[in-house]
Amino acid sequence: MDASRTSSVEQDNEVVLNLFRAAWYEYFSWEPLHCSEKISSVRAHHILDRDARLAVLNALEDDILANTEESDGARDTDTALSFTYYDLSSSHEPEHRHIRPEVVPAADTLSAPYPIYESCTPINANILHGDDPNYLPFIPFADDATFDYRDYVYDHKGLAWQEGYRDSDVLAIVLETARRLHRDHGISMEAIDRTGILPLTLCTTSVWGAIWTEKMRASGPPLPDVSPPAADDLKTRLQDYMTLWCPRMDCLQGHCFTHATEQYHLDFDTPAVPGIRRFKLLSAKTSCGDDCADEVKWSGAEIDELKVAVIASSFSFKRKKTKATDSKQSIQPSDTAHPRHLYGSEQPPGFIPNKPCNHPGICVHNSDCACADNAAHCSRSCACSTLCARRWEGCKCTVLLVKQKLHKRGPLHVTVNPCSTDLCPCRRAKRECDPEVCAPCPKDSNCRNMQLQRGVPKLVQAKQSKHGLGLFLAETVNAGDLIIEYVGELIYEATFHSRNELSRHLRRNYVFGLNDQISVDSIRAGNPARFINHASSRRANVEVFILLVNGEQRIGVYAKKQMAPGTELFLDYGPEFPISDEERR
Ligand SMILES: C[S@@+](CC[C@H](N)C(=O)[O-])C[C@H]1O[C@@H](n2cnc3c(N)ncnc32)[C@H](O)[C@@H]1O
Repeated sequence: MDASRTSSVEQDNEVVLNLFRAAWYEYFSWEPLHCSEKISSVRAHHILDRDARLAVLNALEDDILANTEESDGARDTDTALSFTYYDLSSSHEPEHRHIRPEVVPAADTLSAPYPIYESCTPINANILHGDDPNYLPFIPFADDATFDYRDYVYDHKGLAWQEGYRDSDVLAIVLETARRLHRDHGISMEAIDRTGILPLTLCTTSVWGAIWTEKMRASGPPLPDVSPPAADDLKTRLQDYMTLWCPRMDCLQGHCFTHATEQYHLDFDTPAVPGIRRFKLLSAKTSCGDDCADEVKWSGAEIDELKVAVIASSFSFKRKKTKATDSKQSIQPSDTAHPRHLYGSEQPPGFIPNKPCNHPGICVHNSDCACADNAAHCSRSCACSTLCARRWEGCKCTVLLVKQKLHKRGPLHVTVNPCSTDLCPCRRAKRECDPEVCAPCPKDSNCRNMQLQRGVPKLVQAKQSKHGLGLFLAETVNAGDLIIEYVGELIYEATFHSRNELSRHLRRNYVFGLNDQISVDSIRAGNPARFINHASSRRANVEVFILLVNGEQRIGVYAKKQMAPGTELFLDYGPEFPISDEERR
């Protein structure tokens, strides 16, 4: 290295170090003040202890009873619950408001009053969380002396702020330093990384870079993008895009956490076998002439268009005509029979889906195929084609069923969608129909076994009920309608145990077992399905089914009968849930 280059590297190092130091001190002199201001801005007007809150609820109930008897409807607002309302979007003085809860149950029916604050991140699909024990982002109920946090902390390997990668303070400082280095000194992100001075890597190489992490959080001012691969480097650019988008055809989110480990790696070296792999570029030696994709110099804008085209085409949810079975790729007799014979047409109890298979060649036992190893069917997310013999064959429910119902004016004939009955092989196998391989349902009849994929839930409302909050219908539903999907964090066994400590403390449990290894927990992240309360099977008006949807298990909550808006939903949690004698009767 020549002397001028050495001195420029040294200069860069010094600038990076100085700016990092400055950002660090600036951040920590700003943070305590900022935090105390934020906390005091959300301070409750009156903070009541449990007994005081129950007394208020009792008083309110008396007040509401008295007021509902008033004929002119005039209400005395003095006794109503009051709070200070802060509108963060305006600079107006905080206003003092009175509210009157719609329904306040008697105090002794509140099994576990909510703490002063509680949060749950809204999500609309399961997110893979895995295990808590690696790190603890914060100590829960830190200001609640009745929570024995020691046991809970010891379930974890460490605290998040002891790991730079997880510490959001360090992340903010590093990114701010990078921003200033780029803006004021024109130093590129790659050059900053090369100094090795910042505690986090900015660009994604073998580990996720800080810029990627920041983009996922979608907060803060935009950072200069890491320069993309050269416009004519098609292979690297394609691989780059593949890492940004979830490869699961019914997920496809940018920066998807749940399927992050399933990144599609383009295989540029193995010669292509038509019809088996989705992406296959020929190597330069076997290039097929001027029209070959490998030879075309694509601009950045063209590649952007390609990305949109790929995503748009994979959203087409038209059900295709079923393929004749003899067109399936042939599997040699020694590779075992059709997978159906391995476990019949139904998933065995406790079945755990595997990651989509992704290997060269057709799916056979000795091709290191995850589906073959798991005696599972291949799905749309696997790298093999729809013609793979291991693929679920789909159903051919093409004829409407006519059922006879008894009616007081005589027998009534009603038509029934075949996929809503156990005559449908997909339904019997506890899988949703797959639009790629199942035959289309009869004309003018919506498939009833694709409700989770369609993802159109019913209108619901969470409000006060006998057992804390409950979930109520806000529109009419018919028997068999999907009301909502139960979603949350997908957690493993160890985390299931550590989360139990939180549930015990709250006296509320939000965990739903998915299979022998994974549970769905909506204590921290979920949707309104988390508010469905328990009732005995006789009184329960909804039921849940765990269905395999494109290789993933999902929990659907379905109506057991027709119900009107305003009905509270009840699910039978199962024999292990402790209930009162009154409810047992
Ligand atoms: C999934 S949460 C249901 C929503 C909960 N009520 C809330 O306010 O968030 C399950 C918890 O609700 C309470 N719960 C639900 N049904 C109940 C019942 N029939 N009797 C007593 N508690 C019930 C229990 O604390 C249970 O662990």
